[in-house]
Amino acid sequence: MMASSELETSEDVNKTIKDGLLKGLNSGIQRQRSKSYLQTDLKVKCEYKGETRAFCMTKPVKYEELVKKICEIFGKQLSICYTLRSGEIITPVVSQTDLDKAIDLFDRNKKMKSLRLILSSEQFPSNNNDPPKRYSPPPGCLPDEDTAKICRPQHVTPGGEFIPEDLPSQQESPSSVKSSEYGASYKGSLNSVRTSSTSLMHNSDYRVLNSPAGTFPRTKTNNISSETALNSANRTFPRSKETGSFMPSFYGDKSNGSFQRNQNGDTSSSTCSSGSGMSSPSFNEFYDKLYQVRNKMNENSLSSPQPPRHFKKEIAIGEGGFGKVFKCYDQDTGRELAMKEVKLCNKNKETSKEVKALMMEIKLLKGIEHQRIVQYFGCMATEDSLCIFMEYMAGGSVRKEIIKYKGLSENVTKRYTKQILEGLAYLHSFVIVHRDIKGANILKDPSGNVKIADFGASKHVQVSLNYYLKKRSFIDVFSVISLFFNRKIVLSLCLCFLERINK
Ligand SMILES: Nc1ncnc2c1ncn2[C@@H]1O[C@H](COP(=O)(O)OP(=O)(O)OP(=O)(O)O)[C@@H](O)[C@H]1O
Repeated sequence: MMASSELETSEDVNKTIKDGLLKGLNSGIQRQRSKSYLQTDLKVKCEYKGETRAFCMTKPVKYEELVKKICEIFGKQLSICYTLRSGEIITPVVSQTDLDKAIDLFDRNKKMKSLRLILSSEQFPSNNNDPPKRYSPPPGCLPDEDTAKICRPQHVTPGGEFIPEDLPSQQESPSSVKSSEYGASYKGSLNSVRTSSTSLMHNSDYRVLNSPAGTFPRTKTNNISSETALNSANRTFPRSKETGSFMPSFYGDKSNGSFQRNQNGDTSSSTCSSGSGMSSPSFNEFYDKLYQVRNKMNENSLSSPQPPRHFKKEIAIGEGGFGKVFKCYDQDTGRELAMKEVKLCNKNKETSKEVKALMMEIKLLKGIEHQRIVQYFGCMATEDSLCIFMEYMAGGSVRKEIIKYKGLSENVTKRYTKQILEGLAYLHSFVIVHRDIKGANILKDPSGNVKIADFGASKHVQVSLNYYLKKRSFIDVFSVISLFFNRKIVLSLCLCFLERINK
């Protein structure tokens, strides 16, 4: 009797728990569904000059009402842009049609809880057929001020609801919203909007790394982009997916930096650590440095060695994931070079753009000159391939050496490690993260000194940041962080020499 009542009780309890769980689950599902189909209230978040306000509007939302509401809150008429939470501007909203499209995009993006609008005092063309001009400066020029866009100070002012910067637990993948359905995406075109709302931050004392909110780096990355990045990370050159990001959309011109090259070819800057230290520069300092190094690289590349005009291709000296490396002979100067030939399989318009961007990037990398870095001489595009010229390293790769001699002695390992670290420190002083340190990319000269090669995988961190801002790739974010903390590089180096131990 006793046992039976106990059983009843525990069954009841189980049933109650089960019902409760089911109820909770159902209401959760319904809440999720209700967002796109049933919800009549639309939560709107507006950002203007670093202030974020939220309010609710009843669907269907009228464009005039939205404009009026914004005017009431911010005290003046402002231009409106629909944006993702990642900060990517999707489209300007200048009419009822635009607003409907924005709301439709928002409704489809299950992860967004509110319609995010960026406001600006600048006027957009009101005609949809006349969108703002695309902003697509060539690679090689410098970032403009809107690069500070991820730093957002917050102010509490009357009117609207103060929204603290939320830590993105989930992030809207740009791919989850098909902006292309509505024609061009204006993501790069409205820099001014961002600039106006962020130039303030650029000048402010806001320090990202010191911020308790920790807005940088502040995200868990979305799976799709990190997966893509990880896959592409297996190969080092060229990365067709990422190459687009060699085209920085926020570059502008900036003043000369204070870099000085010493006799060894090293650079030093008063603003940031050279990468060999563990100090963490603030975000603003970091960007200042980027402007400086980009400028410096531009300058250096003008005086650096040129690619050969007449050359003879000789034997293949190696093969990587993207093509063969040949020894070649410069018939004008008599020097020997290495030439990496990357086959371009389908040369469509997109590929050509990427190739051009890569060529620009390599041209810029010519400006990197150091005794521990394999020198780039430039590149040349042919009908079906891209030829990259670089210093010929007669000793081959450390990987080959390890295989051939079944390991390295401790002394040699120490010397190589020291030399690689010198090279890395130099790269870091140019805010470049190599990202693919391995035996095959450490090349030897005939006297047994090593140099770091293959910058196909490396990129300027500013490009990485651009990528971070647009796609939040795991790899790139990691690269940026590693520049602050110098961990990944050291890890790669350790792994590189683990090869030695394994042999
Ligand atoms: N400048 C050079 N001088 C001499 N040999 C070189 C030079 N560059 C590359 N090699 C040789 O060619 C091989 C292939 O180089 P490559 O950069 O194409 O491929 P990888 O780095 O091994 O692979 P991946 O680029 O796919 O990561 C190297 O391992 C090295 O032996």
